[in-house]
Formats: sequence, structure tokens, C-alpha cells
Amino acid sequence: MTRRQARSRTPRGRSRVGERFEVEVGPVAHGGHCVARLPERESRVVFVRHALPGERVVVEVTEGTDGDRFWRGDAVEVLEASADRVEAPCPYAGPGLCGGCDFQHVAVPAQRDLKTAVVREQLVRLGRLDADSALVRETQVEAVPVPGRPDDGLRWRTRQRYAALPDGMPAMRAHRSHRLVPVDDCLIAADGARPADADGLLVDEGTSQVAAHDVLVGDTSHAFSVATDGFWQVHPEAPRVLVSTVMELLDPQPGERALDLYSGVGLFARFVGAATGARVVAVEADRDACRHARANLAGLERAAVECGPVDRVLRHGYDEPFDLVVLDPPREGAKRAVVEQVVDRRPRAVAYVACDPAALGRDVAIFAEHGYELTAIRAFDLFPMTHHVECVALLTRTGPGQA
Ligand SMILES: C[S@@+](CC[C@H](N)C(=O)[O-])C[C@H]1O[C@@H](n2cnc3c(N)ncnc32)[C@H](O)[C@@H]1O
Repeated sequence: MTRRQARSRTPRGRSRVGERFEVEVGPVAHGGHCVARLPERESRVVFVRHALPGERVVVEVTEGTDGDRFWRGDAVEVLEASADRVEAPCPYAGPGLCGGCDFQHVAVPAQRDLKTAVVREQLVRLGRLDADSALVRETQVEAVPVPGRPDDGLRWRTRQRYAALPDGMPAMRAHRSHRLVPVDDCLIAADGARPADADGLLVDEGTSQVAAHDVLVGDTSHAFSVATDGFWQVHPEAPRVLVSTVMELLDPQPGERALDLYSGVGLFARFVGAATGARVVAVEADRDACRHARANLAGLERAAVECGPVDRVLRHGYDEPFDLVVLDPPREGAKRAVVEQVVDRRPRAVAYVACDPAALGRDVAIFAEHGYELTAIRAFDLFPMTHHVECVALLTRTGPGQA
């Protein structure tokens, strides 16, 4: 079995890959693994996949040399199992197999508890919030059931990419590796996103170039067009849940001006702009998404779509006050330059939609320097069986800040 060593760096010292150690598994950490400390002689931290806190397991090192501060490994034998451990429903989940899911071996409610622990930890460690604050203690990752399905964490992914083996059979990649693992049916893929439904090569996005989605929030419904290979939330309930949470937290009022940053095809701008009836500017870097956003926002008289990187667009324009901001950046977060441009517009509230709680934590700390406090947060299990989690945070202007 070939495994890729930690990305693009020269190995420092003798490789320890393949060695096995008996360990007691510690807490979950961000990234789909738990922390364990190797026995005294090694005195080293190892991030263990396929384990659960409190278990005793045999861990096999998958990445690590004598010179590394920490190693990675897989639990290849469970000596004392957690009560939360279940048989993985997917036959392709497990050490050395498909790398798509992290938590197939964990009961679905317990997966949410692991993610809750991670979200809270990031808010405290990176967001510098008080671990004892009600906001942190009450943050809990919420289930988002797929209509008509049991709460089993399966068949939710409406878009799924498969790789193709030389014989044309569908495959997925192993964890942190380019190695392909044949997967004839991914159990988290929704019925319409299975290889059998794919057209031609095994990239299942349906057959047309443009997909249409209706999003119903309360009694308001809007239709969205999106390129089949463009960004659209993959959980079928995500657009509704995220829009309704953003609307509830922001509470947009008639006449309030809004920015929708990293807008995609204008999902949030459409709902916010309809509620305010005022100026709404969507900023998005992808040209195709901008084209769709213009069509999707055509019914809003005072909407504009600006195509370009958020940082650059805000550095060179829209130098005016906005009351509301929706911020939905990619995984790396908004980062300092964008956060500072946002606070310069003095919005009363920012709804931050985050697919990485670590990036959210870092950005929350920057907002705090500028007098914006995290006043509410919801977290949703929109990616069952994986370590991923989606948060919606409300940042409210409460002080002058240091700037
Ligand atoms: C998480 S998606 C959110 C899209 C949209 N808010 C939605 O929910 O459908 C992030 C979006 O940011 C866009 N993007 C990534 N980097 C960007 C940048 N530097 N400036 C503007 N848009 C960017 C991507 O093309 C993608 O559409």
C-alpha cells in the first residue's frame, strides 16, 4: 500500500510508518481524528483516525519520522471500544480505505457531539472566547434531517465526484493520498448522485449545464440557476437552513443596505434584498457564478453584482456604509484584510457562514479587535459521517474596537 507522506516537505529522520503502538485515545481534534500520546519512550502526539475518545486501540503510524513533532496514524485494532462505536455502514470506510468519511464508525448523534466539542474548542482557542460563557457552553451541533429519510447520516450528498479507475469503474481517494479505492456506491451520495445515475464519465452533476433550485424559506420561495459544476450547497436542506438562520440572526429591516460577500449565485442576497427592498451588493470571484447571480437577482431593482475577489473589490470601491453583511468565505476564511474592510463599512451586524470552525475562530478574534462581538452562533450537521460542520455566527457592533 502506498501512502503519501506529509505534503511537499523533506522527511526529517527515519520513517516510522507502519510501526504499531498501543494507546489510550484522548479528545477529538479538528480534522476528523483524536489525539493520543504515545507511550513514554516516544513521548509524542499522534493524531489517530478511526478511533473515539476514551478507547484503547492499536495505532499504526501512517505518517511520521523521528524528526516530526507529531505523527498521524490509524486505529487498526480496538482493544476497548467506546459505547459510541458502531459498525461502519459503508464497506469502504476504515484504515487504508476510502478517505471521504471520518466518522462512519461513530453513532450519528455522537458524531454531532464530537463536532460540538471541536466547534467550542476553536471558539475558545482561536476565537478567544471564554470557555465558561453561555455562548460557548450552549453551542451544540444540530441535526438537519433529509426529508423522508431516517437520521442515519446517509444519502444526503446531492453532488458527488467520483474518480475513474483505468477500467472505467468508479473510485474515491484514500485519506491524504492519490491512491484510488474502488467504490461502486458511496453511501452518503443522494440517490440522484450515484454512479449509476451519472452521465458518461463518473462526475455526477446530472446531465445539463445549468441546474435550477427552488429555495423555500417560511412562505417566501425564490428560484436560483447555477452551473452544474458551480458552487451550490450539497446537503439538500442546506440552502433553506442557512438562509433562514441568516435571516433570523440578521433580522433585516426595510431600507437597510446589505453586502453579500462570497455570494455564489446570490442565495443570501436574494432573500436579504427582498426583505429590505434596498441596495444589496453581491461580490463573487467566479465569472459563471456572477452571471447566474445577475439572473437570480434580476427581480431586485437595487441589486448589483460585482465580479472579483472580495479583498480587491472592497479595497477599490463600495466605500460607503452598509447596515448588514453576509460573509460566506471558502474554507480558509475571510482573513484580516477582508474583515478590516468589512468593519470599515460600520455594519450593525454581520452574519458569518463558516464551513471551517478554525477559520471562523481566527476571524472572530479579528472582529473583536474592531469592536464586533460574537453574539449568537448556530452549528449544523450538514455533512454527516465527515468531520465537517457548518456554522452561522452573528457578529454585532458593540464597541469602538482598537482600530
Ligand atoms: C462557500 S461558497 C458560498 C457561496 C454562496 N454564499 C452560497 O451559499 O451559495 C464561497 C464562494 O466564494 C467564492 N470565492 C472564493 N474566493 C473568493 C474571493 N477571494 N473573492 C470572491 N469570491 C470568492 C467561491 O467562488 C464560492 O462561490
